[in-house]
Amino acid sequence: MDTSAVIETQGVNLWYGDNQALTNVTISFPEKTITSLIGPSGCGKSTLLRCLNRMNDLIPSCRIEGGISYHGTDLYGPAIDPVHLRKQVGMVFQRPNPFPKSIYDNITYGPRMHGIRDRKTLEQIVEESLRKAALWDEVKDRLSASAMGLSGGQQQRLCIARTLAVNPDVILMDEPCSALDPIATAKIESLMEELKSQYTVIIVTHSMQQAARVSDYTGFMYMGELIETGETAKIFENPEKELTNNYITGRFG
Ligand SMILES: Nc1ncnc2c1ncn2[C@@H]1O[C@H](COP(=O)(O)OP(=O)(O)OP(=O)(O)O)[C@@H](O)[C@H]1O
Repeated sequence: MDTSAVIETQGVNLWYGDNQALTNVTISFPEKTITSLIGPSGCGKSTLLRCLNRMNDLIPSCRIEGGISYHGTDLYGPAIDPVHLRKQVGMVFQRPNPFPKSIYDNITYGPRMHGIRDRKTLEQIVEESLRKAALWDEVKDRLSASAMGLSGGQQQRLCIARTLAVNPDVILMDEPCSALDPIATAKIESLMEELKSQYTVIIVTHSMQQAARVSDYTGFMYMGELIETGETAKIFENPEKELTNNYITGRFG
């Protein structure tokens, strides 16, 4: 077992009905690092990501075998409550999806669900989360305005702030920049860099440039298998497998 790993998978196989989407995936995600999952469309990146906070539990046809541990505890075992797990292993999606409510309510929704009612504490959480998500200065004077009035990039940072508000230790990001322009993308990327001092970040991205820019480790997936994983510089400069080399040099994808 890798002791620095927050989450580890061991020989994970996953099916949607009869269709196998993951085959024998073994990977570990070291604490306070950024890992990117890359690979061609349909190779299973999002499926793997969703295994890590049991989002796939919500898909009835989905069946999973193999081991996944979270801080050494079986993530699919009786000791784990999936609702509590999703607070600790938060998720940010491809399209910013704020609630049609105020900026303030978007941030306080999670903490309230988990029983925090004290106004002062909630205000503190709002400011802290927005600061960590590099959004505070842009919105501090309009916390009661609708989140829907923010730009796409601001909405995505709000969604990150909403994830941070419930005090996670892992943040999963499923193509978080694919709906954003280059400036908003650059902001999210520099935010990720800051987040990794406190959180373990795992990101699915279609952009190899993004993976190379932001991540410490990269996993390359192909047709449901993890072909190769390792330090990002090694994967991009000196991969061990020919398939990885063909992908990163643009020979397919
Ligand atoms: N909810 C689902 N029900 C049935 N099959 C699914 C479901 N989600 C994904 N799949 C299938 O599982 C396989 C892997 O899909 P997945 O979305 O994980 O790939 P991906 O690498 O994230 O793709 P993309 O880069 O296009 O988002 C695909 O064959 C896909 O059709």
